[in-house]
Amino acid sequence: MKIIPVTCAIIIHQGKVLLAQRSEVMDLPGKWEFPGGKVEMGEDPKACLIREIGEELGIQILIKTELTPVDFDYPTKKIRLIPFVADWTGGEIILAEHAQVGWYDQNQLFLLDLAPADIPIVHELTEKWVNLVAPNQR
Ligand SMILES: Nc1nc2c([nH]c(=O)n2[C@@H]2O[C@H](COP(=O)(O)OP(=O)(O)OP(=O)(O)O)[C@@H](O)[C@H]2O)c(=O)[nH]1
Repeated sequence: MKIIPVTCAIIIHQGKVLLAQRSEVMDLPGKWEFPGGKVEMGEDPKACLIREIGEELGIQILIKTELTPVDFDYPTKKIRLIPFVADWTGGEIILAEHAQVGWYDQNQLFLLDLAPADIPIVHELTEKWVNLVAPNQR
């Protein structure tokens, strides 16, 4: 089965990260994820993510760094989830697809019912929290 590349954004603001809950009209309804989406043919992954965040949340982001991609086999598809850490640089959040979003700190992330492909990313994020998120608290 072909691997579908999917980008996702770990958006940091005031020492917290944004997670989004997938709605009933999406795959994996009710699961929490980092917003993003599938990379189109020939598209640069960072350009994909900026486009998806604009479409899904209506905001602008500045991509800072990439975390480790995760390959995950769902029953009907294989994805490669490519995470980027980003700052929120403009716009107000208006949800186009998700049920809700929230800002979470380190010890709240694992209380969420995460999409399974996101679990290794949340582990890496919490390990690197002091370097990645804490400097953005001011
Ligand atoms: N965006 C995103 N998708 C994720 C994450 N984790 C995860 O397993 N996925 C899965 O990766 C796939 C990405 O699909 P998507 O629905 O976000 O992509 P898209 O906006 O391009 O959607 P479409 O073309 O199906 O309308 C889905 O199967 C989704 O369940 C995540 O953190 N963010």
